[in-house]
Amino acid sequence: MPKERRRSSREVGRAGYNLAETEICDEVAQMAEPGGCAAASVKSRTVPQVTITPEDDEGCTREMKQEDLDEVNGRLRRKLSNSSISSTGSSVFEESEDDVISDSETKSKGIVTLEQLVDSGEQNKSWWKLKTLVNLPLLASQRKRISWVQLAGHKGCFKAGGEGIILKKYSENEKICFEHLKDDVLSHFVPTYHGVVESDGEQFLQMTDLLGTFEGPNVMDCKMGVRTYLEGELVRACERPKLRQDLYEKMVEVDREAPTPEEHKQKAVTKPRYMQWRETLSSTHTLGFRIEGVKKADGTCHTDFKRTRSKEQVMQVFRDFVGGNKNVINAYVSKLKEIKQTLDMSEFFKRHEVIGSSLLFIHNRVARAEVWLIDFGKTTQLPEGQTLQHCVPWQEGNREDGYLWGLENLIQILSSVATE
Ligand SMILES: Nc1ncnc2c1ncn2[C@@H]1O[C@H](COP(=O)(O)OP(=O)(O)OP(=O)(O)O)[C@@H](O)[C@H]1O
Ligand SMILES: O=P(O)(O)O[C@@H]1[C@H](O)[C@H](O)[C@@H](OP(=O)(O)O)[C@H](OP(=O)(O)O)[C@H]1O
Repeated sequence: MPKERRRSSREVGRAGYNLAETEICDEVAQMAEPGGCAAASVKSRTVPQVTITPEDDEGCTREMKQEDLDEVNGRLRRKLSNSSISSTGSSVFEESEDDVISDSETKSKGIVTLEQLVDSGEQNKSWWKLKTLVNLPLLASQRKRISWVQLAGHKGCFKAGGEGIILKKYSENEKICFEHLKDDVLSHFVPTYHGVVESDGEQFLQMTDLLGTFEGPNVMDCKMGVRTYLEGELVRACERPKLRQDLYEKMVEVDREAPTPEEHKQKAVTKPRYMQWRETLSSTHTLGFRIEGVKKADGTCHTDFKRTRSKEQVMQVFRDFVGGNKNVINAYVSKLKEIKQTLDMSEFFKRHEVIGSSLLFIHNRVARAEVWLIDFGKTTQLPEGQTLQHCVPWQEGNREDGYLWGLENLIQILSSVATE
């Protein structure tokens, strides 16, 4: 991100945004260990909230015009396919990233139907017999459809590939991350990448289906970090504010009182504003991670954890997820500690800002438990020579993501559940 072009969100506030600062330091302070990484992050975080108000044309605000709404009410596009890495190693996300719409129908609610990419008699192969599929594959107009567990993201972004392979819609950024991760110590905790495949004029990234060798798995997605949007998204919200009606609607669905009077009048909010609200409502700010979805072996699936915020609430979700099985929770704690040790050694981790990435927890009834790092769509390399600590507070410009801090909190919380 070229620095000279950017204005901080504080400057943005002066230029016409209403800037409300939210101090985050409640449960966090209690959780921090003196001298540890967490201790460094106890300082309160101030998070700018952006509200577009109809002011003069000179600042970066402007009245919402029909064209704004037309822009966001367009077709749903895969937002990150237009992203690229600049020569400085920073991420450059093109306009479409902010412009896509998402609504409750396009967002995955857990169990999705996947189309198989190629119809090549795969039904006879062992993969098709695996019981990880909630239903057995159905034959529909030559192409098989299968049920799969997708706890986050948009529907339609995944397809079934060959045996044990899942396909995700192409993103240049994610592809580059997968390529770098192949040679990093973290590769043991990342689904194996099998290159790009093209079908029906669309490109996909092929990766190992992490559920492929499980029978009736329990699955949980935890989105890591204290921030779920890129700094560039804040900057763009200033330079070219895009008002999103769909995000306003998602906001009022959860809390009618959440939008400001101006936002109610506009019936729209910007994406960073929505993302920041989601972060403070959930545990992203207070704990450095949030639960996105849970699917249990009994077939039940929950993806509404928007208000799961406190340590006790998170503990309750984990208790329920492991069904009181201490072996499972202990196995998860060990895995998370292994991941932390590996992150400490990882060159990739040092040199990347990891935003919107998740830890995928998977276990079965015999306490086989795994944790994987997934979703690198918004993970971006830092300019040459720059590294991150991942456990110090984010201030606009430092690109810190709070990933390690969140992981430490997660380990503490799971350890508490284990010793109950
Ligand atoms: N390799 C994999 N094996 C098994 N399940 C996976 C795999 N990758 C992703 N998933 C499932 O798909 C869901 C969405 O994945 P992912 O986060 O990569 O998608 P996304 O569209 O980039 O999401 P978002 O829009 O939140 O960034 C995960 O929550 C998980 O349930
Ligand atoms: O979980 P929610 O409340 O449904 O909100 C979505 C969530 O924050 C996603 O992470 C985000 O996609 P990215 O992380 O890829 O930006 C998406 O943005 P989008 O609507 O622009 O796709 C949001 O709508």
